[in-house]
Amino acid sequence: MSPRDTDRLHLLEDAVLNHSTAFGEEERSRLGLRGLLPFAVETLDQQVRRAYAAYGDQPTDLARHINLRALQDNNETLFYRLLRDHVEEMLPIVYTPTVAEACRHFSQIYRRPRGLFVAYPDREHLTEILRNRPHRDVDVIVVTDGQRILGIGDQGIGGMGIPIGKLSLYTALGGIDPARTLPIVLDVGTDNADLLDDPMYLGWRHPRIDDAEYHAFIEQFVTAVEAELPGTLLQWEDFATPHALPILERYRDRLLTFNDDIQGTAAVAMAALTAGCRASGTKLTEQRVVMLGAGSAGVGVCEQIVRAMTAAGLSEQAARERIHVVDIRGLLTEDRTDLDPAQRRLAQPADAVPSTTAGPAGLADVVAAVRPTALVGLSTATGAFTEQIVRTMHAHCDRPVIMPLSNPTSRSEAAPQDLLDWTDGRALIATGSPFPQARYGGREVPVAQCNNVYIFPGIGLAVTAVRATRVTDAMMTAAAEAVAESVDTHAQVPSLLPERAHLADTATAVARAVARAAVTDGVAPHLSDEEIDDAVRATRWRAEYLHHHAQA
Ligand SMILES: O=C([O-])CC(=O)C(=O)O
Ligand SMILES: [Mg+2]
Repeated sequence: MSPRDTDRLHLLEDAVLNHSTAFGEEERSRLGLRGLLPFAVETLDQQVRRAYAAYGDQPTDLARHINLRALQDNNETLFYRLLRDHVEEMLPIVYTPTVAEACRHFSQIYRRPRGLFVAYPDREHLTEILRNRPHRDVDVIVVTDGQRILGIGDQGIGGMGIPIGKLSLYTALGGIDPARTLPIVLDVGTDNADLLDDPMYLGWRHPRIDDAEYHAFIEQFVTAVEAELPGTLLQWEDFATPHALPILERYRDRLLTFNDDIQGTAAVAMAALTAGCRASGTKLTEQRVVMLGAGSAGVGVCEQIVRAMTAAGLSEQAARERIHVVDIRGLLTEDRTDLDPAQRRLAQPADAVPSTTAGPAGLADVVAAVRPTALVGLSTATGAFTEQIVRTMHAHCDRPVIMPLSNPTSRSEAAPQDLLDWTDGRALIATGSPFPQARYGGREVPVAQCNNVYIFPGIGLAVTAVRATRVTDAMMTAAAEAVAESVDTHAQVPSLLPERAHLADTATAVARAVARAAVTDGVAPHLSDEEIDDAVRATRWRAEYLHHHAQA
């Protein structure tokens, strides 16, 4: 083919450039596309209707996911317009929970390349791989190593579904130009026996590397990103806890980076708790919080609450006294020898709560003694918030905030309907996973779904708009406050998070607040509030066809 042929076919093959049936007569003639498309010329709206009908014909959620992914790989403008017009319906298909199925079946449903596969055996070629990226300029990278995908564990390179899905939301909700996003999977092997035995598995068929080898590879990767894509936001997603925390600590002061599962989840839980305080007319500094679960997410939420309480005037010690963490063995106490340093910071004195059993005090003991106003679960312990525990809590607190945040639905610490029934409809509830509509006293009660999707699109928009160089704690706290402020707590039956239909507006509110915090923290150039709002507005990419100027 001549270079000219490559160019013109490129327009139909490149999902960023392709307008497919919306190429008009003049364009078809000028760009050499006449006869390559059916005769009819459609508007974007007509294309959306056609695509929506095809989507509606799919028999299962996974088939709907595959259908949308194919559209994304063919015509990104159309994909994002369709997503914008049907955001509530399609979010669970593009992203959680259906994306879990897509990760599980990644090798079977693999169609076209997207993003970068960075395999350990290719470690001598990291720079070359990064230079092979499909688009030169990148605002946001989402990277996973596939080890702890959602609640479904090690998926090897199937984890690539997550960076692709999250970046789709960076664009759909946060307005990041899709041509400036880059999903990456670090293929460091897999310990998933089913994948290792599956002849169709497309990743490196090898047990996971770990320890020094693993961390050296991460360092090599980060160094290559710094050299090739300086200033790009690097978001870590779905790493196993023993890797996630050290990676975040090592790199957070060195480049523009954050961990969504630790910091994003913490910020959205903080937002829901803040909205809960407003709804119950109490102060954050008066709350007594019990957390079930001491993994990276649970620890991250507690540290976020400590920061918010100290920002509201408590001493750090007073804040820590208000937060009790319980794990599978019981209350985290200073005399326990099985705690890592992050968990140790959240431990209470050995005699803080009397135990009614042989071991450390359990959740029921802690709830009875502490009389919490907020109960949060990140434990994957199905049903751990029992009727007795919830009734004990409600006996001392008229409007308890109860957040069973474990994913997926089958791992939730309690079902919203039960929580309402056990608290005379008074519980203020946020869950991690979707649940059927809850009712009390003949009314539908909104149940917030506490997902980091309320946070990360706005973070990406903020740091891109004002060219921030770090993601600081104050920026995450600002994100949480902005989300809480977007909640209508004066509604007759208050929800703890904004409506999902308004996620794009929430992302804008988050972006403005986060960008202001970045300027205040000195990690972005000085801009006035008005300049920040202008930058956020101007950065937002829109799903519209731009005129092609290329000559045939
Ligand atoms: O993706 C989601 O829905 C929330 C999340 O980050 C996770 O569970 O790892
Ligand atoms: Mg995640």
